[in-house]
Amino acid sequence: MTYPVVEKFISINGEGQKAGELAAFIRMRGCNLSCNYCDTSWANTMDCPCEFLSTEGLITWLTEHKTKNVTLTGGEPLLTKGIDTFIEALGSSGFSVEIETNGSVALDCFHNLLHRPAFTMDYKCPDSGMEQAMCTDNFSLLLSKDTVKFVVSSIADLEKARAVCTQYKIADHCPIFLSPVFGRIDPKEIVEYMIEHHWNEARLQLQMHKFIWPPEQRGV
Ligand SMILES: C[S@@+](CC[C@H](N)C(=O)[O-])C[C@H]1O[C@@H](n2cnc3c(N)ncnc32)[C@H](O)[C@@H]1O
Ligand SMILES: Nc1nc2[nH]cc(C(=O)O)c2c(=O)[nH]1
Ligand code: SF4
Ligand SMILES: [Mg+2]
Repeated sequence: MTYPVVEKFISINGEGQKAGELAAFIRMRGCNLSCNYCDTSWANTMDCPCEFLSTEGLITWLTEHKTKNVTLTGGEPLLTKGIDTFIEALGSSGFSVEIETNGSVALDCFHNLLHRPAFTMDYKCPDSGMEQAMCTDNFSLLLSKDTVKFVVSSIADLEKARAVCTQYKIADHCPIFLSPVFGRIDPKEIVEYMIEHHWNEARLQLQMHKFIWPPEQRGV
């Protein structure tokens, strides 16, 4: 089995519960959504150049780099054919696996894996244009190592995020992260909103890598 990898690199994780820790990133080609803010739209089309890499080849690369954390991202990594087998192979080799997923893919078939990964699952807010694709049945499967992330463009997105958290009791399952669409909303507005609504369960997160490197830079 091989997988369509558009880039792989070692960096600090700029997002999620392991932000600031070293991680290896494997970005898979292709996505079923088209969020209007997507910072990896170049990776989302099926004609994007990629390398077809095997489980063995990727594990050799990870081992050479002495990584512990592995983040599978994309595109939408959970749409990659055979990704469940790859997740099991990474888990049984001792890697700590995190999946960045867009909230549209049903997690039930991944939830029961022997080496269940940590999911950082977006709920696509109204301003993304993709909210209609959300699979809200996923919320009941989430564990404390998972995260629900709302990438917000506006106060209206924050209002929707808060309503979704209340409706699905997300804080009873896992942490809630709020992240600004880069350059589209001042993070101060998010903090002010959190203060105004006493939103103690939510956590603001800025994409750290976009402050360390030029925001458009790939491979970091
Ligand atoms: C590029 S996506 C790939 C994984 C998956 N397709 C998803 O949407 O979660 C990784 C993360 O980057 C976030 N993201 C993409 N573009 C962004 C932007 N312009 N500003 C902030 N976050 C962004 C997404 O919302 C998602 O949480
Ligand atoms: N440094 C760094 N951290 C990240 N965390 C999630 C990323 C992603 O694109 O999914 C990402 C990324 O692209 N770079
Ligand atoms: S789901 Fe993820 S990769 Fe796909 S368009 Fe949205 S942000 Fe980009
Ligand atoms: Mg990114």
